[in-house]
Amino acid sequence: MSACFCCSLIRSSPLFHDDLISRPLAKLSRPIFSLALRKQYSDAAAPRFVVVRAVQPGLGVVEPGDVSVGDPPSIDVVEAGNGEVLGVVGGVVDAKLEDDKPLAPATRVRKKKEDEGGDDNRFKLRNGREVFEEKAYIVGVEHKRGTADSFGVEESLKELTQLADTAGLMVVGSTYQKLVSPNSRTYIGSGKVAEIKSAINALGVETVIFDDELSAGQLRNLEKAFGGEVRVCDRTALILDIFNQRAATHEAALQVALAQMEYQLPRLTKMWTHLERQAGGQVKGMGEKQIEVDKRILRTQIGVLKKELESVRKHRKQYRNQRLSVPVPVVSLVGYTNAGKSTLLNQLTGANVLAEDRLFATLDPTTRRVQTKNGKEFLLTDTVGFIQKLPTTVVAAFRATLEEISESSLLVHVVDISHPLAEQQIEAVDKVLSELDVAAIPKLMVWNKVDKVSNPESIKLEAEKRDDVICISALSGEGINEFCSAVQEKLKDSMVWVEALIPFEKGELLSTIHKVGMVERTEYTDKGTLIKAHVPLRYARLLTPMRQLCIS
Ligand SMILES: Nc1nc2c(ncn2[C@@H]2O[C@H](COP(=O)(O)OP(=O)(O)OP(=O)(O)O)[C@@H](O)[C@H]2O)c(=O)[nH]1
Ligand SMILES: [Mg+2]
Repeated sequence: MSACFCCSLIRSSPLFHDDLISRPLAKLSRPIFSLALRKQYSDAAAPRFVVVRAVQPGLGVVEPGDVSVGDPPSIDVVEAGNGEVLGVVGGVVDAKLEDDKPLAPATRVRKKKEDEGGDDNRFKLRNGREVFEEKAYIVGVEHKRGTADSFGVEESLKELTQLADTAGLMVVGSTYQKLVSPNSRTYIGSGKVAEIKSAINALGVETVIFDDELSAGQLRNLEKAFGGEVRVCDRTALILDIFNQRAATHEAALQVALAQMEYQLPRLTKMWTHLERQAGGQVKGMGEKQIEVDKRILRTQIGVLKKELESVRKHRKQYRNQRLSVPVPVVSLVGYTNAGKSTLLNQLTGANVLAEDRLFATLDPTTRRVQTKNGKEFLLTDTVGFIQKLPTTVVAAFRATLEEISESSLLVHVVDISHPLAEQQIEAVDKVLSELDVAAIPKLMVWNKVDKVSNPESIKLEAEKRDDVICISALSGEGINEFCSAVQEKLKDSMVWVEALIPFEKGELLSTIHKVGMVERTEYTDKGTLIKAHVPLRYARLLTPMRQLCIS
C-alpha cells in the first residue's frame, strides 16, 4: 500500500470545533470554507481511505510531522460528493472514498432532520446542489469618524444580504451600531452583543456575519459571547466562500485556495489552547508550539500553491502570446459585480457565458472575437466583477487573472446605471483599478441597463454631455452599434498615425493593417501601396523601415 499526500480544500465551516462530530453534518457540506490537508492511502488498484487534517481555527494537525516539506503535497480540490468529509475525531477529519458509498452529507442531514421531525423546508437547490439553508444574522458598523465610506452602512448591509443569499444562507435579521472606533475584543459594544444574542435565540440563528473583517480574537470572543452554538464569520470569509463555490476551473480553484490560506494564516493564533486545557495546564506552551507548526505547514502549502499558480500562469501567458500573434486588439470588460459584463459579452458574441442576477457569477476570464458591422474585429474579455471592501488578499490572489486586463488595448467599464448606488460602485471599481497597473490604458464607460431606469431620456442626455460614456441595454441590444463604434474610435486613439509605402511583395502585411488598423487612404504607386492609417504600436514599429522609404 502506498501513501500519497495531497492538500485539499473541503467546503465547510471556518469555525470547526473539536466537538464538531456532535454538531449537524450540514456544517460539512455547507458553504463557508475550511482548509485541510488530505492524506490518501491508496492501493494502485483501489484507493481505500482518506484522512483529512484540517488546518483552521479550532482544529489542528494532529501529526504535523507527517507533512514532508521536502516532498511537497500536490494541490487538489475536493468537490462535494467526492471524498466527502464524514466526521472529526480528535482533530482528524476522516473521509471515505467512493467504494464505501457513504450518504452525501446533505442527504444525511436531511435524514437527521427528518428523524428529528424536521422543522421546516430549508433545503434549496443552489448551483445544481441541494444545500441546507442556514439562518444568518448580519451585523454592520457605521464608523462615526475616519474615512467616510461611500456606501452607507444600510446599503452595505443590503449588499451583504445579497452576498449571503448567493452563498446559500437565509438572512433572518440584521442590525448595526454607530461607533467611534471598534471594540478590540468584540468589534461591537457589549450592549450590542447582548442584543444580538437575544435575536439569535429568538430567531434560531446559526451564523452571524459581520460586514467588516474581524481578527481571530474577535471571531473567537464573539462566538463565546453568543453562547458557543453559532458560527461567526466576516464579509471576507463569505466572499471567499462564494468564490470557492463558484470556482469552475483549476486556475480559479487555485486562486481561491491561495486567498483562503492567506486569510487563515493570521487567524491560526491560539487555536491549540484546548490542548493545554485537556492536559490540565501541565504542558504549558504546547499550544504555542502547535501554532508554529500549523503556520509552517500553511506557509508550505501557500508556497506550493503559488508555484502551481505560477505554472498555470506561464501556460496562460503562452496562450496569450499566441493570441497576440493574431493581430486583433483586446478590449476588457471591467466593472462592479452584477453590472452586466457577461450579458454584454453574450450579446456581442453569441457566447453562452453564465449571466445571472447573483453576485460573482463570473470568476474566470472568457475571451471572444467580436465582428463589427464595418468588418473590423476585436477580442472582448469578460472578467471577475469587483465589489466594495474587496479584501486585498482576494485582489492579490486574482492578480494573475486581472493581469489580463493590463495587457488590453482598451478597458470598458460597465456600470449598472439603474442601481441606486451606481456612483459609489463606479468609485469602488476605480479604487480596485488603481491597485492594478492600468492607468495608461484608454477607458470607455458604458451605462448599462438603461431599459430598467425610470428616466431613460434624462440618463441618455446626461451621458451625451459627458465624454466617453455610452448608454446601452446589454439585455435588449439597445445602443450596441453605438458601443461598437465608440470602441473603434477609442482603439484608434491608442494607435499610431503612419504613412508608409508597402512593397507589393508584402501584400499580407497590407491586408493585416486593413484588419487591425484604421486606414484613411491608399494609393497604388509603381513601387508599392502608399497607406495613411492609424495602426497599433506593434505595427507602427514593423512599418518603420517603410515609413522611411515613404519619406525618401
Ligand atoms: N434589465 C436589464 N438587465 C440586465 C442588463 N444587463 C444585464 N442584466 C441582468 O443583470 C444580471 C447580471 O448580469 P451579468 O451579465 O451576470 O453581470 P456581470 O457583470 O457579468 O456579473 P458578475 O459576473 O457577477 O460580475 C443578470 O440577471 C442580467 O440578466 C440590461 O441591460 N438590462
Ligand atoms: Mg459575469
